[in-house]
Amino acid sequence: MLEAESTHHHPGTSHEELEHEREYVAGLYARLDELREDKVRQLAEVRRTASAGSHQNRSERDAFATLYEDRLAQLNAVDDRLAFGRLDLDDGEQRYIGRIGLSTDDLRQLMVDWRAPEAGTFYQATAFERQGVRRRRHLILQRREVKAIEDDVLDPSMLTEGEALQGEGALLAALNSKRTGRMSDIVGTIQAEQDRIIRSPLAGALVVQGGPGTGKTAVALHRAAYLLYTHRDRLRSAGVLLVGPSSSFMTYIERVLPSLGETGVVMASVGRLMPGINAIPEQDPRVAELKGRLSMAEVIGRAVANRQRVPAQDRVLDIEGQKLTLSPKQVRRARDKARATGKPHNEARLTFVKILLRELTEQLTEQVESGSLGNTADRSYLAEDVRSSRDVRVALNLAWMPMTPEKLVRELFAKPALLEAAAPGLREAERALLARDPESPWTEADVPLLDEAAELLGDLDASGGRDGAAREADRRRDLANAERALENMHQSLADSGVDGVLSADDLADHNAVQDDYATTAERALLDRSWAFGHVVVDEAQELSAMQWRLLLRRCPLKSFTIVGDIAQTSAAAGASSWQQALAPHFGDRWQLEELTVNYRTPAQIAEAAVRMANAAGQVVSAPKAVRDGRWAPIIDRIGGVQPQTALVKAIPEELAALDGGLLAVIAAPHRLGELSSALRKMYGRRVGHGAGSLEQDIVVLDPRDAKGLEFDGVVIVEPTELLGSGRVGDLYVSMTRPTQRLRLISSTELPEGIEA
Ligand SMILES: Nc1ncnc2c1ncn2[C@@H]1O[C@H](COP(=O)(O)OP(=O)(O)OP(=O)(O)O)[C@@H](O)[C@H]1O
Repeated sequence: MLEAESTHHHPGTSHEELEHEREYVAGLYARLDELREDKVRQLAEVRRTASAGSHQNRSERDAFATLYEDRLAQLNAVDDRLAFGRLDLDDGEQRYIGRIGLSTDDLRQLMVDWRAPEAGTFYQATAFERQGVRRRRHLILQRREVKAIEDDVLDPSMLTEGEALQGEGALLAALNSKRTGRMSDIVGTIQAEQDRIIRSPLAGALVVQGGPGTGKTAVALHRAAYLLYTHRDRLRSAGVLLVGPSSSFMTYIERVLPSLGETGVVMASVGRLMPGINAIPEQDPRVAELKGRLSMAEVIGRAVANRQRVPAQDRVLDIEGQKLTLSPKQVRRARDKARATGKPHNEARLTFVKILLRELTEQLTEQVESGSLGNTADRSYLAEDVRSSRDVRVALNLAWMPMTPEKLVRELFAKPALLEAAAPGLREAERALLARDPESPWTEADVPLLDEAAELLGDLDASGGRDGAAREADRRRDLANAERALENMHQSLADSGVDGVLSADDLADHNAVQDDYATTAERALLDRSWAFGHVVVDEAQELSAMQWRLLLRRCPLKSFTIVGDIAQTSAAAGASSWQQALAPHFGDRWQLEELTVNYRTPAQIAEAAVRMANAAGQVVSAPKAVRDGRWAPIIDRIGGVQPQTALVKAIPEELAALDGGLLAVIAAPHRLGELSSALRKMYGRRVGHGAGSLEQDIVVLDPRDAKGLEFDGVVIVEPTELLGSGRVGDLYVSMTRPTQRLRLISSTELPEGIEA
């Protein structure tokens, strides 16, 4: 569908021009292949070098190997549609824009990285504000081949009304193409309002509000790539964290960043933000709401403090036959001193234990000395006797038990008395909701509670601090090696044509990573105390106050890009306004940007969704749809017919209309089983069920899993069931997923507004 036809709209883009671009792009690929061969050769060479020698030699070699591997992976990842634009400037320069920068051996620039400042005008120049650009040319590639070109001639005489779309043909071709179940990049057709957000400054918190299909996810991803490129020094070692709502969503977007030549972004769903925990969604919205409240931080704080207990009575301890008394007053004094250190529970425990062991040893010494009339011979053993006494150990543990976050939170919800003591502010019915079996799996709502507990408990292992110091020493050693390695570096590496200069820091990172894990990303995810340089949050309206609290801990600099749509909130603990969600964490230090154009959903369908929301009393941002679709929403009123029967009957028509596109069936969770088994009888393995089955062409899922995704066609079964109490989020989300067709199958009266 991407024939050279789109060039016909534009005079001057003749066949010769197309040929010219084909030749130029072939040259770019030749250069890419050459660089790739270089890297393969260098890698082989480095690997051949004997591993004999000092640690320094080895780590130099490993550093280069990892570096070459990364570069090679990058060169491979940008192969598809390598170039996508050309700028013709007033001074006659022609500048090609692509996924990475490329130059010849003698440093003549062949192509500019899309993130470089010199590429900015490709996205920003308009006929009103030409910014030195005479012509913007979109190169439309399929794999390696130029299929079409499309020109925007920025000549004031060609001005039309209003803000025009840039590269309309290229844009519409992208928007009309069939969905694959995986998101793709939009780097060739980023629109001006999106580009402004992608390129905004790093510092501070930026909130991007936009209705469905306005490209928020796309913008979030391209922004992450842009920031890493532009603020390389600051972000390379700290990394950028990208947070999304679910693991199926992460799968949906995972290929975008590599295709932009970027591998330094750590991606995690909200269930994976605590190392070692892979949480499932919280099923009961009431529980999610409760656990999401900011006051849960105090509950966890009290739960930890309650594990530092003063006994009600004196306790008699047996030490090798000698009886000692531990009084509540002694325990209280030791506890207060330990608390006064300000250290987390497990670390302050060392102080507590040390004080009481010393006091008990003194007591024992006095007792022994007064009893045995000055026999001091075995006094040196007394301290050891106290320390190894079982009674002493039990008494100290009862008063101040070492704790893991998992144990603390598990017991808090499994033992009603603990919860009551920690959460006096909760009503009994609320505490009953929180109660659960100690065996039950962790949920997404538990993750911030575990994180809070981890923060207050500190390292269980007393060597925790030493580990940190050892890591720091390792890093210093790696850095020193890397500096030496750079000095020895042969010229060919200085730059073999790919932009980007190495620093000792880069090398040290590669070095460190080589020692432990595969990538900086994985390393960061395994370390709860890792401070990211920037955090990008998608579907941010879903986050609870406690989830925000966790994320702020991951980025003490408070450098955030926050994208979402308040109207699509469906989480019970989610936000009803940005102000309300962000004030506790950012005060009023955040800036709001809006996206106003809907690129996904055709006008007729988008309007129906907005009318439905408005009729239900919810104000939503109603972005302007760029396309009219071929189809208005289709409505099947089925009366008494079973929904699965009606669905099976409707599917052939949908599949025919979509002609090989991706079809989603969205319904309330309790319906999914019967719907997918009915469909399987007809379509067998073409039917995927729920999250993570986006490779099939018919996918059955609930609104929660559909969030953030898109499909060519969507069938909603029993839409009224998706209208929650007061919130339209689920139905609104579902209605705005299609790129072509929407069909509603309903046995009841439809929600108001859907029909014009
Ligand atoms: N400038 C663009 N060029 C090409 N395609 C675009 C552009 N902007 C957005 N799109 C496409 O529009 C669709 C919607 O984008 P995206 O999923 O990022 O929207 P969203 O705002 O996150 O939507 P939602 O809130 O509904 O999940 C995607 O297919 C995306 O590729």
